[in-house]
Amino acid sequence: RTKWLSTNLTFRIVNYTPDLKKSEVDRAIRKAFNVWSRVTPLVFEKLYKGNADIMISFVSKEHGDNNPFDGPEGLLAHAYAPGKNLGGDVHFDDDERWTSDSTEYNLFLVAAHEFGHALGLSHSTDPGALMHPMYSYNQGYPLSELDVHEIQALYG
Ligand SMILES: CC(C)C[C@H](C(=O)NO)C(=O)N[C@@H](CC(N)=O)C(=O)NCc1cccc(N)c1
Ligand SMILES: [Zn+2]
Repeated sequence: RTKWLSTNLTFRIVNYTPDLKKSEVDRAIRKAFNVWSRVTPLVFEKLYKGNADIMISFVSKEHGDNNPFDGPEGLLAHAYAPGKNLGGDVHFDDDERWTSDSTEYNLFLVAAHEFGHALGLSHSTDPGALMHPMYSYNQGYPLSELDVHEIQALYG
């Protein structure tokens, strides 16, 4: 498993989706990082320019990494495992409708899932896990005990 060697990680929101106010995107992203920092020693620092460990962008179809998105539905987002350059980066499919409520698709929830990948987690079969492959909206705390166990196995 690859993991980050530092516990102080940087992120940058490179561009924004037109579906939400900037402040709503900022809040969803910060909340999604907090899900993971609450159960690990990881600290996430926001950069406004330059190259961050975790570069976050909203893109559609072919966007330069040979993993094109597919229009509405289907693929929602993808993230690269820890590493230099593309490693750790998170791409959201901007052909989806990003929301801050229970309608599809809640940006906070998808971001929390993607950040799990960006930290080195893969999918889990537990249907209650945040790292389960399929999106399912739930109120409240998104991490299952399995998610916590997996991330703490990596970052203690
Ligand atoms: C093979 C992967 C690139 C699929 C991709 C994914 O897992 N990204 O992390 C993805 O968009 N998966 C969809 C399901 C699908 N259409 O394959 C998804 O809902 N993933 C995001 C997600 C969000 C929140 C919670 C969960 N469990 C999953
Ligand atoms: Zn996934």
